[in-house]
Amino acid sequence: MENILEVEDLGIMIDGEKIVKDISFFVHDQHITCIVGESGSGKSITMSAVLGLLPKVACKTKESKIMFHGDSMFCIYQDPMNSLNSSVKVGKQLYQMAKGYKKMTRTEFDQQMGIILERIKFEDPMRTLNKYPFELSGGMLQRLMIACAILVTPSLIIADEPTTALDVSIQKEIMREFRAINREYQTAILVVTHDFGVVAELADDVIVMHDGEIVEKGRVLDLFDSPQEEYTKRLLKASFEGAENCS
Ligand SMILES: Nc1ncnc2c1ncn2[C@@H]1O[C@H](COP(=O)(O)OP(=O)(O)OP(=O)(O)O)[C@@H](O)[C@H]1O
Repeated sequence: MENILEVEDLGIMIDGEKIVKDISFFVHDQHITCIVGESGSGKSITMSAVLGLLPKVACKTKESKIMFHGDSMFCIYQDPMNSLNSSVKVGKQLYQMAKGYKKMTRTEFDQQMGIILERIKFEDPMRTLNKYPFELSGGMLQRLMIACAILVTPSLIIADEPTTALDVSIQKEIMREFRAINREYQTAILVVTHDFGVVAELADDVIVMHDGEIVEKGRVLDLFDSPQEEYTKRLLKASFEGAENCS
């Protein structure tokens, strides 16, 4: 099994403080890997480093190594509304995005997106592409981003809390679509989440982060069956006890 992404001794400094503490992990090609941890554990800033988009206040240590072995990465953010321009129609923005990956005319884009959107059950794809972001729900925008990911078929999709802002039924739909992309195109997907429910639904492999460090990593079934670290045991217990109490 090849690794599509290898991160070695990644250290991230903010204001003289090491926020991410020399972590190493890899993402298997064709697998869905989840990075899970509580708020502030350093998941998002780790992803920013992988994407080469660290905020100005942060810098990597010189020992940090990030090796990407694919052709392209496509990022899906938690809140697509904030990553899109509210005064430009979504079709135009997604076309600009897709053009960065694949040479195509707007007509070709519309045709291909039309097919994908129909497949993922959009009733009127062209009408949707003709709308402004604020005219669509968070779930619709997230599914449009997923459709765009299907269109550009990157080697790696990075999704930072892709379902957090959404209703439970839409969350399930989004997770189904991620799984379908992974199965159909063997695209590797790296998902950042605080939610062990998402990990249970999606992940082949899991990396648990706490306070800028990796506490535990491995195959998801092994980790759920026999977590080795107290921190992981606690998180798992809290997540699934909470879920049982809700049902
Ligand atoms: N732009 C920034 N400026 C200052 N500190 C930051 C910045 N981004 C992240 N941090 C700090 O880095 C640490 C890790 O943040 P990060 O957003 O990566 O955590 P997280 O695990 O993704 O949590 P969350 O789910 O709440 O986003 C936090 O202590 C945070 O305050």
